[in-house]
Amino acid sequence: MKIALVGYGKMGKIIDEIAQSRGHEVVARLRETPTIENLNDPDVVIEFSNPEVAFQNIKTCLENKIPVICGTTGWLDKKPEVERIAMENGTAFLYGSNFSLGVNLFFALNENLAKMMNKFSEYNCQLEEIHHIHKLDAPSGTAISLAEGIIHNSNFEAWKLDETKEKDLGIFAIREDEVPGTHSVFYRSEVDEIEIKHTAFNRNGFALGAVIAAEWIVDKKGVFAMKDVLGL
Ligand SMILES: NC(=O)C1=CN([C@@H]2O[C@H](COP(=O)(O)OP(=O)(O)OC[C@H]3O[C@@H](n4cnc5c(N)ncnc54)[C@H](OP(=O)(O)O)[C@@H]3O)[C@@H](O)[C@H]2O)C=CC1
Ligand SMILES: O=C(O)C1=N[C@H](C(=O)O)C[C@H](O)C1
Repeated sequence: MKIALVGYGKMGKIIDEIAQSRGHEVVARLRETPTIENLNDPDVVIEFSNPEVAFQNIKTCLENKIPVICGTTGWLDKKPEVERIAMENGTAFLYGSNFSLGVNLFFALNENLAKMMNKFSEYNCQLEEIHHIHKLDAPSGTAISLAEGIIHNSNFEAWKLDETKEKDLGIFAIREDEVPGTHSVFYRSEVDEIEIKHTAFNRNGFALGAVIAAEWIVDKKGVFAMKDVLGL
């Protein structure tokens, strides 16, 4: 499979190594806006850039009928538009706030726990995420996915950064050294606390998941999520 990497920073470089180790050809490594010329005729694009440029990058690829796997976080207000463009152009799009297998299992665990805890008003819930100091967006995309899983299964109506207030579920975002990504969900009562936590030791799990998603999507049309790839 021919893969174009749009965004070639911390993630792009690891994805490059993993893609090649799985027998794929990396035909473009871009740190600039993609064009039909510099993409170099890929079967699929893997996009890990930054929140400012992701929408335009994805749009260009989809309008040229190239399937896109996107891991960039912090641009999600435009996701419905991207999904429309993918459908109109008869191609495929998959966004994952987190491509690691462990976090996708954690998402399922979180939803099940939220359903159960919603029956017990003794417990209040909040989320915490810890990332490296270079991260541009807060809260993390993963924390937003976790919050959506809780909101869908509880009486919370929305999430709020750095504060839990009435019907708003608090997400506390901490920036520390070079931490690759830690997410915790806490249920706290007056007498005890339940915590579920995922700790990424490095970025390899994110990168491998993105390559597996690219292998999965290449002959498909439509809008997908990582749970489709993993059969969750
Ligand atoms: N979904 C997931 O599993 C994960 C998602 N992420 C997310 O992925 C994104 C990238 O993370 P990371 O690799 O750590 O970030 P980096 O800052 O290390 O890399 C970003 C890259 O994008 C490049 N870039 C800048 N402008 C453009 C443009 N217009 N088009 C294409 N590329 C451009 C930068 O180039 P230059 O250096 O020259 O500016 C750089 O190579 C972030 O949003 C992060 O939150 C991260 C890890 C896992
Ligand atoms: O920016 C990062 O590094 C990460 N971003 C993703 C997010 O925002 O959730 C995934 C992972 O936590 C690392």
